[in-house]
Amino acid sequence: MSDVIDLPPPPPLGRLAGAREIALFLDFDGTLVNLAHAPGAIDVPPDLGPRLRALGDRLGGRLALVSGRSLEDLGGHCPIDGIACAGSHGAARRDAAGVAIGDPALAIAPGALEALRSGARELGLMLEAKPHGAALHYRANPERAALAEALADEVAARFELAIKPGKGVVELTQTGADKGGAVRAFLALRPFAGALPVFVGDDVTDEDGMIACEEAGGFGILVGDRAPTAARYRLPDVPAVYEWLSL
Ligand SMILES: O=P(O)(O)OC[C@H]1O[C@H](O[C@H]2O[C@H](CO)[C@@H](O)[C@H](O)[C@H]2O)[C@H](O)[C@@H](O)[C@@H]1O
Repeated sequence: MSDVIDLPPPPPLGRLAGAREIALFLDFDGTLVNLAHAPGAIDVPPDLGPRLRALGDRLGGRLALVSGRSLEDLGGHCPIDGIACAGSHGAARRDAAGVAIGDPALAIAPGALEALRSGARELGLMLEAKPHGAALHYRANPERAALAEALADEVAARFELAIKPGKGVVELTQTGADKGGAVRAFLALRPFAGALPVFVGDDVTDEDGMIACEEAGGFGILVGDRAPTAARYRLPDVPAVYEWLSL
């Protein structure tokens, strides 16, 4: 784990890709789009989908989005046809042709969702019900973070769910899926297999993806200034990501 203050900028992507094949894994919120006050309020460049597809083509198809959002939600914000994607924190995966990889992601129990819904109402938190989990948002009320975490802990213990902390949010999912698993699943397949894996992300859940890349001989790039991190390099913000990607 590194102190982000010491992290240098990554080598230029063109130089990396010129030296050997790169497999690029990109987080979405906080990496390709700035964070906003609510999940639906993000400002996505209208041509982001085609630009990502063009980048994927330049990388020989070795580009995947790896998001905490569901694939459906992600596709609603940015056309993802022709791009490999993992959604729901890595639990739902498909290749660039849209073919599912691995087992389908599972929803959480209706009782868990109901407990979160009534707890969120009582505590004044925003609940984002997702196809494969639920998120308790406290960005609008940061002083309620501990309440959100306590509610998530209680429901996770009762229904044997996993907790995914994030920026202004704590999420519950089925156990066993994370962004590292998604990276490993892609790296087992063509065209990703054998390439140098690089994960770019800003949030805690991206650390699993960065660690999976390190284990496969690659590295992570942190966006922003969160610590501690497994990343080897750092980019300061979303515009710097676009510049590094030449998007
Ligand atoms: O893995 P990601 O692609 O980064 O997705 C993580 C979560 O992103 C969304 O929440 C975050 O972004 C919101 C919009 O900017 C913001 O309001 C919230 O505070 C952030 O935590 C999304 O709502 C979640 O479902 C994703 O899991």
